[in-house]
Amino acid sequence: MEFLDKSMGDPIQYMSNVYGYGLKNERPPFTFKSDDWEDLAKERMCANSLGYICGNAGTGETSRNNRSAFQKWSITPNRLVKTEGYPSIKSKVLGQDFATPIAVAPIGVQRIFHNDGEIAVAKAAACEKVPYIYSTAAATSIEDAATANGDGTRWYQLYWPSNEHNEITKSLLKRAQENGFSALVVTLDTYKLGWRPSDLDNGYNPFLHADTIGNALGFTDPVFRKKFEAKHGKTIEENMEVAAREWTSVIFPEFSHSWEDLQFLRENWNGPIILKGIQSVPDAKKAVKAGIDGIIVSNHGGRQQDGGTSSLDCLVKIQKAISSDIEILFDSGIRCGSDIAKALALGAKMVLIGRPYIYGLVLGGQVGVSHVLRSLLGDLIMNLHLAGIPSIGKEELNTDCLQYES
Ligand SMILES: Cc1cc2nc3c(=O)[nH]c(=O)nc-3n(C[C@H](O)[C@H](O)[C@H](O)COP(=O)(O)O)c2cc1C
Ligand SMILES: O=C(O)C(=O)c1ccccc1
Repeated sequence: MEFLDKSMGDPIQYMSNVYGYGLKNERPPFTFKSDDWEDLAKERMCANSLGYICGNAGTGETSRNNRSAFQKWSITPNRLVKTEGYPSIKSKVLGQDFATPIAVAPIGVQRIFHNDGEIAVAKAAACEKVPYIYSTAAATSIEDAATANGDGTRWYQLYWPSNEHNEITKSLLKRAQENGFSALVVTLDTYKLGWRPSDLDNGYNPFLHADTIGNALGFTDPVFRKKFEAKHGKTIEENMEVAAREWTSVIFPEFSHSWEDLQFLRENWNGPIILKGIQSVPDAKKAVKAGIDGIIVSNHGGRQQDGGTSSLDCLVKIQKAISSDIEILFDSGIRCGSDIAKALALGAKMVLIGRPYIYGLVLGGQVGVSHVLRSLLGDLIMNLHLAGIPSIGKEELNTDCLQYES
């Protein structure tokens, strides 16, 4: 689509082009209404993939809280603010400059949503100048995802094998480093997948299926392969079902690590370490004490634990308690541009986009992901512009821009 290519990485140009090409009846791949993406994508998915993406823990209370928290905050516009143009959404995180304040959240098994899976997402993220976070549960090898991401910024998300598998962890970290992943994101809330009624009803766990779609990283790992062959006298390809079960038990070992174990990651990772899944002030303080570079305030989109607080409410508390001691990122519940603005105003340096880009993937592969990212950013920029907020810098976008009503 010509007009899409012409505005790569530039949401405002995208908007102008959409109106221009509209005169010739050329339209983008699907709607700009972010509220409609989920329903449109639902119509295209098989029951298993649908249950998987929409799945939440238990009754879905945490997930609902994630969304309703945004509605308690509203943005107050300033008038007659002289501006030089559209607001700047450039951000600086972990000492690196970024064109935007969003990243693509790590999401596993992307090939259950579209054949191009991780390749499409890695390419779209690079085109839109958004950091790409590759999941340990990916359906594509880390080498292929890195190639697709080209000179984009990429981070590696670790599902952390138990200590008895430290040699495998080392191998994963080495591969990530060799393939240009500059930061390590360690997910702490998912040492076991949550109690998810939608997947339980479908009897569906993507790892255990014959095509073993979530095991690409493990099945291409030289250390895991060698261990497997030594134990079974067969290659992984000769014994896929057993290999799938074993790899799953390596990356989801059931039991959590301890704060002391972080030292091992520090010794084996040359670069920033970010802890994903922090929800409390004491844990945020422990992360600071452990010398961690950043935290992602996240509850995994409400997929892991039911009956929990909204991630946004946790952000407010954590930001107040530790402010500048550590870099704070955020996810869980971001669905539109004003949500991004609110999370940034409440102290996040960067927010991760989760399910919405998967809806884009379902609806249009790489182009669909680009459309979603660009729409969210365009919506963010116009919201800031019309609220008289000239940039996302702390001096201009902060709690003074918001009102709270419980
Ligand atoms: C289908 C799906 C798969 C996910 N896989 C991973 C994963 O492999 N690693 C991880 O750290 N988080 C994973 N997440 C959580 C996201 O990174 C992110 O925290 C969450 O999607 C944010 O919530 P939201 O999508 O409701 O905004 C997954 C989320 C979904 C919806
Ligand atoms: O479903 C998830 O939330 C998740 O984190 C995950 C874990 C393993 C494979 C795919 C997704």
